[in-house]
Amino acid sequence: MTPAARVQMAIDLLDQVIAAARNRGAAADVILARWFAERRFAGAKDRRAVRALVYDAIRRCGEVPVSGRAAMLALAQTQPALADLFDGSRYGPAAIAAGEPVAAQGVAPAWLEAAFEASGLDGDECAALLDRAPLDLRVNRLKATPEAVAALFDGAERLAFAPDALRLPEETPVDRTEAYVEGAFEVQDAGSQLVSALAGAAPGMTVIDLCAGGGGKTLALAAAMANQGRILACDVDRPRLSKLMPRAERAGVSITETLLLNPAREAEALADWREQADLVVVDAPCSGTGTWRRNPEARWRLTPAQLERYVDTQAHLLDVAARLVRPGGALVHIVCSLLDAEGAGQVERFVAAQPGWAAVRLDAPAGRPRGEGLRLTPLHDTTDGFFVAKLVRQC
Ligand SMILES: C[S@@+](CC[C@H](N)C(=O)[O-])C[C@H]1O[C@@H](n2cnc3c(N)ncnc32)[C@H](O)[C@@H]1O
Repeated sequence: MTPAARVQMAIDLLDQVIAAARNRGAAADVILARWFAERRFAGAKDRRAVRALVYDAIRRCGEVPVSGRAAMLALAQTQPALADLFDGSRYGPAAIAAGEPVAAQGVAPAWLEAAFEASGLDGDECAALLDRAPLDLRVNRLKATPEAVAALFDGAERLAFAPDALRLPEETPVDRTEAYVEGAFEVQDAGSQLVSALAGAAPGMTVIDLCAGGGGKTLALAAAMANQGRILACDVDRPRLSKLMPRAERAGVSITETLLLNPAREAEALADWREQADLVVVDAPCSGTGTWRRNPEARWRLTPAQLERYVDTQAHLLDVAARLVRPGGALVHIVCSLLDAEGAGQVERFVAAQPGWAAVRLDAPAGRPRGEGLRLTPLHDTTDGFFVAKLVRQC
């Protein structure tokens, strides 16, 4: 493909991404994967170049652009060589016409920028939410050591704040290695590893992972427990939860069982677990503002009403979780969001409403205190954005 044809392909893809953002359709990475599967003529180099153009244009536009072309023109404003490719050549984009729409550049929709500011994030912190995410692995201590896994990959770096983490050069093909198939490591952001470690799971504990999804944190908790004790992994999403047990098997984790929950009837399904857990982890459904590095178009999808629904669900799940904790046990609230409404504010509400609970100070090698918890940000910590707080039931 010519460079100009790549630009036109990126514009066509952006049109689909924009339509999906408006209609709650597929995520950008799914749209791209489908698109390339149907267009085998695009070689690996073309795909990489088109993907980079699409994501750079998405990152450039804070509000949903009117069209893919308007988004690409916004990117071209910062890259003269890209503007030159609007040359009207065969398969390339038409020449730029005077006065045609160009998407506004920005970090996020205005209402979200205001919410970040109110949550104590300055412009540099917000801009870093759109950086490219590094590739992090969590070495599975049940099967391997960081030294042994690091020796498998050129350029693997250890991270001081996450002892089981390795940071690899972008696009290292990790999942085709024998070590991956044998469960020596998982792909997991170092921030996600750190918040899992801060939960304080230890061998012999009874742990409930209330929002386990596909088990990313469940497996980290199991490794911290040296595969001793018991973990009940719950979720309301059957397809996600069904991935957990095969992953656990690959990782050599045998202490996990799963429970599919019915939304709003979680307490009923968990009646036998009331006051049984040493630790309940609520890795709650959230707006995901801390993970925009991976899916920057998510900021075009979020609405104030959706954010409110997340906040309500989180409050509900914290109340469900509290009933599962034994006296002296702990509840850990995690969100991959940097909005106070989902993090510090949520914990403040919980502590005010639940007598007998107190937040404990988290001594962590990264992050900064926020309210009663700790916050990790891409700018400060080079991780995805997270809020984590640990609450202890005193009586
Ligand atoms: C942030 S994700 C969890 C990610 C997972 N813990 C991991 O580390 O890979 C939040 C999860 O909460 C689940 N969820 C949403 N509503 C729920 C509910 N009412 N009860 C339990 N889980 C719920 C979602 O299906 C989603 O898998």
